[in-house]
Amino acid sequence: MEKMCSEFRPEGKRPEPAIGYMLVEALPYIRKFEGKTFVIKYGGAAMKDEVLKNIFAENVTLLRKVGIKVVIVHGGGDAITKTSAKLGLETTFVHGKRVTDRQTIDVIQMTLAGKVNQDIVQLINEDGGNAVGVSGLDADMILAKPSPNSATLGLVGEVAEINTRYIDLLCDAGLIPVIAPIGYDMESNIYNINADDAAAAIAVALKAEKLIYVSDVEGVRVGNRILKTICKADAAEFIETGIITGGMIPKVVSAYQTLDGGVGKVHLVDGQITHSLLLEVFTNEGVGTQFVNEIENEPTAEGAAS
Ligand SMILES: Nc1ncnc2c1ncn2[C@@H]1O[C@H](COP(=O)(O)OP(=O)(O)O)[C@@H](O)[C@H]1O
Ligand SMILES: CC(=O)N[C@@H](CCC(=O)OP(=O)(O)O)C(=O)O
Repeated sequence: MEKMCSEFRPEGKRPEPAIGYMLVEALPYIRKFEGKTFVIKYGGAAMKDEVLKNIFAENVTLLRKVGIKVVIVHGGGDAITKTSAKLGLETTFVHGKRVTDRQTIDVIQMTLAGKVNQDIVQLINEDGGNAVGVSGLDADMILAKPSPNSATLGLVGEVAEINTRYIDLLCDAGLIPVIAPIGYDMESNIYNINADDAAAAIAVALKAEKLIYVSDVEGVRVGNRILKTICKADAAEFIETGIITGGMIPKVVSAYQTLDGGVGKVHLVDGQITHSLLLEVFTNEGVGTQFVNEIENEPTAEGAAS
């Protein structure tokens, strides 16, 4: 034959069976989680680095495509701080929460509910994930009340109520809600809600299977080691003794509120580890730190049994 349009396989090259084994390891998890809801708090480095942002978008799209109802609640504290600085506004944090005045609320609406939210939506949609960007103000999704520490924090809110109807509608239509954590009260005050707190309340209201915090640390650190599992009593002590500080405090506190609210599993994973979200959900070993009320088995020398 002088010229053929068919193609030969490269000689001596065989498909890699390890990839098949890895995919099969995911099967029990796909069966277990199909139709279940995962709330993912998206923050940290995975929100800043272009490569990691794309990987996150691919990961959540894949979770949605295997039938998991994915709800994203995003942070963006750094973006708020940068825009505030450009406008000459000072930033102060108290125990991991931003002191917030009326001008800061405007910045948050512009930055968090605007640019940050829409950038996430666009990336997910480039992968075919069908994301829809909303803020807690849409369809009364997050009703808020002032924080107990409002004398210091100003317009920082806590979640008073989550209206799940709209979130359910989006999820049932196969869409991925991407939620900016602001809320309002009946007196028309808009509140800045820490994204960890909002994610926790949304996970409880949706009776989610899992809440996963994607951040920029490998997990909860004690000294130079990372905990695989952290129990409630130790967490309280670590906060008390300053082992857990800053932005990790709202994460840990809201993790236990979530477990107390009936959500089965709460995890913290490192967005800097490539595909950490998929590794956590679909592999036997998992990554990062899992929050539990009590360690069921005797703790091992390595920390705690999973
Ligand atoms: N014990 C701890 N283990 C891990 N991180 C801690 C601990 N104590 C404080 N942190 C800090 O908490 C930060 C995570 O919180 P934050 O920056 O608010 O993350 P995110 O933006 O993902 O919400 C870490 O980058 C780290 O600096
Ligand atoms: C009250 C409060 O502190 N709200 C946060 C909301 C954004 C957020 O939580 O962003 P990260 O997840 O990136 O920290 C803030 O203003 O920074």
